[in-house]
Amino acid sequence: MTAADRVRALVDAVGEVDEGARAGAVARWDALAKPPGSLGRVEAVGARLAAMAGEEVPPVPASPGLIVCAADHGVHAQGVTPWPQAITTAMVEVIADGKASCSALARTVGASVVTLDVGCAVEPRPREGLTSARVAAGTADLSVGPAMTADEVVLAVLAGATAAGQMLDDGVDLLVLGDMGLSNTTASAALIAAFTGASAEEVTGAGAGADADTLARKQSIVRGAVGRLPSGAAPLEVLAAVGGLEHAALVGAILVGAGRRVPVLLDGVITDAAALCAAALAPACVGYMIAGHLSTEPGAGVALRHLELDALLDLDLRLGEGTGALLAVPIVQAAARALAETALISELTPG
Ligand SMILES: O=C(O)c1ccc[n+]([C@@H]2O[C@H](COP(=O)([O-])O)[C@@H](O)[C@H]2O)c1
Ligand SMILES: Cc1cc2nc[nH]c2cc1C
Repeated sequence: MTAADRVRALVDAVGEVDEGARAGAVARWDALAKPPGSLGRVEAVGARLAAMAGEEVPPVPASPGLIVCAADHGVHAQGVTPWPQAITTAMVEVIADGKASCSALARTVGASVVTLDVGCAVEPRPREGLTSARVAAGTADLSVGPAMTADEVVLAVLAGATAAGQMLDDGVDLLVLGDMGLSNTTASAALIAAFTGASAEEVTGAGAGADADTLARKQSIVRGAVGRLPSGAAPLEVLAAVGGLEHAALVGAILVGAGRRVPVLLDGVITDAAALCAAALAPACVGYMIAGHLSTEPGAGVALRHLELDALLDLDLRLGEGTGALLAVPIVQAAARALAETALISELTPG
């Protein structure tokens, strides 16, 4: 099987969620010892978990696992971020060592962490907690030509798929997505514009601290790159033209989670951009996505509206690393637990 065939198999493995199980869960929520609808959107999360699992009372996710997909971007050379590119590798090492913000949040919610280097410009030093699946030393500059070759995209998708598959084999039952990569809010904005049809202005934000001049430069780069896309470009062609290696790895992770009927928790604008690509490849995989939070990056809201996903949290986060998704883990777990463990209204013995 060629690498491209293996990606096709990942896409083909994604099945529709079970609408019957969802309807059963909705009916069960209404029969529990509480006023109907009183757990608000938590009830919708529970019903969606039922649809994903194909069971009216879905299992409570007990083993969340975070995969942080990391890579660098050639467009960094255009001055789209105030941060040096070397910070990507430095942060990858910090995440693998358990000393990043996401590490603290992962410990808070009991999530395991895998840090996946699919293409940092400078190779991180080997350490426990770091998986090396380097496809290239960063992408090419998307402002002057395609960021990746077709082969690179496929290899990065498979790298994310393999890492996520390993996590699921190890017992992870809630796949939490995160990213690390300086300049990746530019690539994310371009992906979101390409997949939703929104303008560069609507989807481009300040990222990790762009000033007004830098933001204007980012917008113009996004406009130009999206404008050069051939009309009717296939999802993987769009990804190759304007995306990043970490976006591609995230697409692979999403396809594997959805293909194995495991809930996939999205984080900020980078994972939202990858989610659009995964949805373009396999529309049914949206049924397995849960939007952990709404990033302050404007493209995040545009992407989630396109996917018709409601973010669970809105805390003004704009960090990445999976931090917003991790914070949403207890809500997902609570939704399944309340659905399973609350008494029925018919069991009440008033007076
Ligand atoms: O998750 C988000 O929505 C988010 C929003 C702004 C910035 N980030 C993080 O900041 C880095 C990209 O920012 P920038 O300005 O270099 O494109 C990258 O490492 C992301 O994880 C992440
Ligand atoms: C320090 C730093 C940490 C990050 N974590 C995710 N993106 C980041 C960007 C920067 C700059």
